[in-house]
Amino acid sequence: MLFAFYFYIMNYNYIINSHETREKEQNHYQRGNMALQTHSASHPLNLCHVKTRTLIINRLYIFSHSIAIAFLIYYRASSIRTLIDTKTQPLIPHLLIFIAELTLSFIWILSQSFLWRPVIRTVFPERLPEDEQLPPIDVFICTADPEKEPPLGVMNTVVSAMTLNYPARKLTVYLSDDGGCPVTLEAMSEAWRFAKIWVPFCKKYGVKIICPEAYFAERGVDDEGLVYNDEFAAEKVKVKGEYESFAHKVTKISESERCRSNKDHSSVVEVVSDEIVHTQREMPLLVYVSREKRPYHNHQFKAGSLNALLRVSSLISNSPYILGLDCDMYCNDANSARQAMCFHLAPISSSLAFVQFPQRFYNISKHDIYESELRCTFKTLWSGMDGIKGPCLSGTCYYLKREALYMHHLPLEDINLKELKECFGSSNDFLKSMHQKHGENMDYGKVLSDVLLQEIKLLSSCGYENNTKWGKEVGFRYFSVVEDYFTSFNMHCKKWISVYYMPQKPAFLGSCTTSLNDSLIQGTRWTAGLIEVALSRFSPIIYGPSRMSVLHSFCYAWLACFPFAFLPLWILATIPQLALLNDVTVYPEVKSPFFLIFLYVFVLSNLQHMREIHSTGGSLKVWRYEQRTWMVKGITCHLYGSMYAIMEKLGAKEASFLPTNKVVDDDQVKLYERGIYNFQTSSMFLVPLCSLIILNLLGFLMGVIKIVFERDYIYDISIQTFISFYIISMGYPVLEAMLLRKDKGRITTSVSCYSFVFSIFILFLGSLLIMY
Ligand SMILES: O=c1ccn([C@@H]2O[C@H](COP(=O)(O)OP(=O)(O)O[C@H]3O[C@H](CO)[C@@H](O)[C@H](O)[C@H]3O)[C@@H](O)[C@H]2O)c(=O)[nH]1
Ligand SMILES: [Mn+2]
Repeated sequence: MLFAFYFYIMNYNYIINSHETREKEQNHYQRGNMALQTHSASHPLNLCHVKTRTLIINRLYIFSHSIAIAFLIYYRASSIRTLIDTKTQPLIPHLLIFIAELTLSFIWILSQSFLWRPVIRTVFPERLPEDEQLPPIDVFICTADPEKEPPLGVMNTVVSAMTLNYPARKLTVYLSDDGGCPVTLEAMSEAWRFAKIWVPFCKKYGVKIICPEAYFAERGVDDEGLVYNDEFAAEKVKVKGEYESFAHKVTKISESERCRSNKDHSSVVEVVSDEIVHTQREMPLLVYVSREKRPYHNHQFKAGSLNALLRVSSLISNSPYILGLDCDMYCNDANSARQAMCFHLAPISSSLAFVQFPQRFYNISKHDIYESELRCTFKTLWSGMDGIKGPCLSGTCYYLKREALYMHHLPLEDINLKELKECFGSSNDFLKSMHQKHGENMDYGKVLSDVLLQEIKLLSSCGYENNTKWGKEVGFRYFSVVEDYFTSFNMHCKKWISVYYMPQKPAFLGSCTTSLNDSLIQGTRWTAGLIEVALSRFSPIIYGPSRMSVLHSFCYAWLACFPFAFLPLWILATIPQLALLNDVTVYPEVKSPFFLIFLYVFVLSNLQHMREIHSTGGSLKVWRYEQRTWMVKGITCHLYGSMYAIMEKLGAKEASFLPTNKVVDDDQVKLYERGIYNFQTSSMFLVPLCSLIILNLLGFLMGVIKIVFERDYIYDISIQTFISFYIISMGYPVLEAMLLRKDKGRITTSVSCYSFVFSIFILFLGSLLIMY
């Protein structure tokens, strides 16, 4: 059952290169540049294809499984009724399993909205207007902790963003340093010096990979298609030397003792570029921003830092579009900005808030045991949402319209000054910037005059947002630590739309988590953030439908609610086994017609899931990893994350954002590469996993013994025995790490002992419980 239902939840379908129907973008939104519109009628900047075949298969699947679920619920309800009348068996286990099945069915229903209308998009950047007419872009890069996010990696992201194929004078790169660390600023001057060599080199030869580290490590396509002559070869060697010396300097300064986050300092804003020539700049402007931080002040994590950047940049470049990047996601393809503009400059653009690109990772192992690739999200879910009103913001790799963050319901002209200040804070210059075009107030000759600096200090101070609507109705939202999800939910509620564009060549590449510990900590944070929304007045299922389409609000609701699957997972990993050990049957016997329903659900949903993986280029192995990860995360981080969210609601805990570790640990990477689990993590995560494996092992042995000694049992307990078998086979690595492994990544004897005690505890307590 457990696994069968998993596929209810996870079943999405996606075929990448299917060019079935070609549907032209429907242009409901008639505002915008007339010339561009006439042009785009015959030569659109982008096309949207509905994947008709997938769509038909998906809808047939939804239909048949809905019927199967209805039968299942009927079976449970009627068997519980009979039990109440006859009292032949204890009621509690049946009730609990019914709760599990209902929860999973509910989550399944929500998830089907992603299957409804999958689309895929194409762009034609060659049809874009001249460089002169392209709108300026501000790049926002966030970093928070120089110890967990090595400065060299951050600088590579900075340099790659400066190398985008876009007019240099229309590009301004901002780095927000939430660590407030002088070392980062120093590293940035080095980055600027190196970029002055790197950017012209890439532009001159059309280098395909614009992140220096990646280019010299020769990841992916190398110099394919370049004019590879002696001059280029010589210059490449020279630039490589420059990179090495740059990398050496940055590594050296980041090894110094000053490389620590500082949580108590005033704001620092500096233009790093030395060569600031009027509009003929050859290089993008580079700006360092570290907002004021005080120990007593709630800084609102990443969302807070993005909002500070939003305000600071409004006085410097004030570009209408923003590229958001995490410090661990570099630009891989120089053309992403132009690709994004194919949507932002197309006629649908007046209500288009952002273009989201997938997060892709350069360090995915071919045994991606922790499911770090987020395959389902970026290959299936987001293209499903794209067919409705657009994907969620994903924290990084997006091109966002600045105006969409100001999100005011009235045209700004209609609001009086007092109201504006209540909303956006007291800075007149900031309010002015909202009406101004890019850089109108800016003289590149003396970008940061003293007066301007004074104002920028104010805008990046701790207190600026007090009694304003920042984070509530303006800017990135503070309500949840998954600021990306919640901000785009609000945008979509305000009738903004978004677009998902998945180019063949990865536009951005990042580093993924390579250990169980990192991935569970990250999962716990995400869960806490999502469940916080699910349990609030913003719960998409209530807040959404009146403000957005029902299907779209179901997508958001699923994202907020899927971690609740921890409850059914825990139930299905304990109750059928306890029942088995106590001679209680909770599933239909083999001869019953309902057995076939369970079988149908299990088999078909497996097939559908496999088909989905296959169509996104994955193998059977991926299916196993995804199953296992779903179970492991459900048992651990979805449970803990939900508990944290509830505790926060009750005021027993404060929200926290522990940045994911980006330091490369060679031993750890080696294990990940070989597909071996690294169980070096907190026993808080390990004990539940091990205990459930032990419990299932007991259940399975008992089932086998019963069947061997009394043949007829096979009819009654086959499903229960099978569930245990399935859990053990999926959880085999845990068993192996407890009993057989000797290396660093094994599960220690003490954890195994605790787990054994805990499983005995579950066994006794559970056995008492299920006898009623
Ligand atoms: O107080 C903070 C904490 C984090 N960050 C930055 O936020 C980014 C994302 O943090 P990371 O630790 O890498 O978290 P992940 O879990 O990997 O990030 C995913 O989930 C986040 C929401 O939880 C999104 O914001 C991210 O874009 C998305 O990639 C990094 O650049 C950090 O430097 C800050 O600027 N300030
Ligand atoms: Mn990250």
